[in-house]
This record gives sequence, structure tokens and C-alpha cells, in this order.
Amino acid sequence: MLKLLILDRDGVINYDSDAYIKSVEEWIPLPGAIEAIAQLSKAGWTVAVATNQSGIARGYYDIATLDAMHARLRTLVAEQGGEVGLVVYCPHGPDEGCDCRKPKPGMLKTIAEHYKVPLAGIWFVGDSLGDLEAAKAVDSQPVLVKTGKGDKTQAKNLPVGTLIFDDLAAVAAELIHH
Ligand SMILES: O=P(O)(O)OC[C@@H](O)[C@H]1O[C@@H](OP(=O)(O)O)[C@@H](O)[C@@H](O)[C@@H]1O
Ligand SMILES: [Mg+2]
Ligand SMILES: [Zn+2]
Repeated sequence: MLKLLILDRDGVINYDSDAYIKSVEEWIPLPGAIEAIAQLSKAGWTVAVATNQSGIARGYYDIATLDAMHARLRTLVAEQGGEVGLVVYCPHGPDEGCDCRKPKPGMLKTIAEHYKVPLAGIWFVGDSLGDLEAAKAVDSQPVLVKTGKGDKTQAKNLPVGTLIFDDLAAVAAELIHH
């Protein structure tokens, strides 16, 4: 069976900002995150991404810029000998009532359907409560990292069973070495 790991983007792979990540220049990997994805990939994991990007709906940046950020992610991981799987984003605003914006699980379902694997038990790594709730909604495993908004999120009422790690590197170490 495919070893699938799903990651949130901002605050997990790259630094987040309350001013949104609006350009490739603002898209800066967190320490160890690129290496973690490459190591997971080389260890046989398929690493997919599910990210809210309401900045598109808000007009802060366009799809071409978003694609350039994701091309950069792929390039950096490839330089470490790994690869990034499907990247799914929700470009909608909070008031559009779409099915893909977390905490709705639509993006997780899209990824699972793409790879033809069940979502039950799949680890979804995020820094926001909405990430964890999206996981819980489809019986995936909510995993919180303390990077990005994770420190603040940890103080909230987390879904039962949420696993907590310092950062993506710690998640990768757990999955690769256990
Ligand atoms: O963490 P992921 O899902 O990869 O992306 C989060 C971003 O889309 C942005 O999400 C926004 O929330 P609103 O969309 O404005 O509620 C804010 O939290 C921003 O700080 C953040 O950069
Ligand atoms: Mg995030
Ligand atoms: Zn959406």
C-alpha cells in the first residue's frame, strides 16, 4: 500500500505570515523542512500538500505566483534527491462556501482519490486548528507541529488523538525510523 503523508504548507513547510505569503521571495522554507520532505520521499513516502490560499480570493497574489512558489518547493526537494507529490490548494475566500477550504476535508479527499488510498489513519500535518479538524473529519490522523501558528494552536482545544511534534523534521524522523 502507498505510504502517503499529507502536509499543510504555510507554517509547516515554509514560514507563515499574518500578512500572507504573497510572493516567491516571501516563500521561505522552515529549517529542516526541505530535507525532511526529501528524506521521506527517498524512504518511499509520497508527500502531498493541502493548503488554504485565500490570498488568491483576496487579490494579494495570483495563481501564477502560487504556482511559482510550488515550483520552487519542487526544485529545492529535487536538489536533495526527493520529490513532492500532488499539491492541492483552496483559492477561495472564507465566505464562498466552497468544499475545499479547511477545516473542510475536500482537499484531503481529492488527494486520497488521486492516489486511490483510503484516508483512514493517513497522517495530515498542520499548524492550525482547521488542519486538525479537516483530518478528524475524514478519520485521518491529525498531527500538529509547533512551527508557524502551531505554538498558538497547541493552546486550543485539539481534536482527540492529535499527535504533536516540534516541526516537520521531527515528524519525518518518527515516520522514517519507527
Ligand atoms: O497554512 P495553509 O493552509 O498552507 O495557508 C494559510 C494561508 O493561506 C493564510 O491563511 C490565512 O487565513 P485565512 O485564509 O485568511 O482564514 C492567514 O492565517 C494567513 O496568515 C495565512 O498565511
Ligand atoms: Mg498552515
Ligand atoms: Zn475552496
